[in-house]
Amino acid sequence: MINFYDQDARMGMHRDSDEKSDAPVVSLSLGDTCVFRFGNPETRTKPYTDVELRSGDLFVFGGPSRLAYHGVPRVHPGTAPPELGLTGRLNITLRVSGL
Ligand SMILES: O=C(O)CCC(=O)C(=O)O
Ligand SMILES: [Fe+2]
Repeated sequence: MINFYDQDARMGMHRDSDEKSDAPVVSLSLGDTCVFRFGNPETRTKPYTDVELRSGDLFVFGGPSRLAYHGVPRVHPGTAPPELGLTGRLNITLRVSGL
């Protein structure tokens, strides 16, 4: 799955729960830095941890955190490495469907 975020884009808190596999979710960030909110499997509210994901960062969640709520409350415009030639943020997420 590939998501593109412009400077105003957000992604609300959700769980990646469509898959029939409990393999970890692997998520690569490219371009603008974002705030990635990583919560808990029970509720879309606190407790959660806000992590800055920068271009090239790989975020992996599995095991007891596989169904944790997560989202992207904010993108920091203009923070992409210039050599990438990318305006905005690209996220590439790999999930085993189990289908
Ligand atoms: O853009 C991100 O870092 C998260 C993407 C995501 O959670 C998803 O595609 O389900
Ligand atoms: Fe997700």
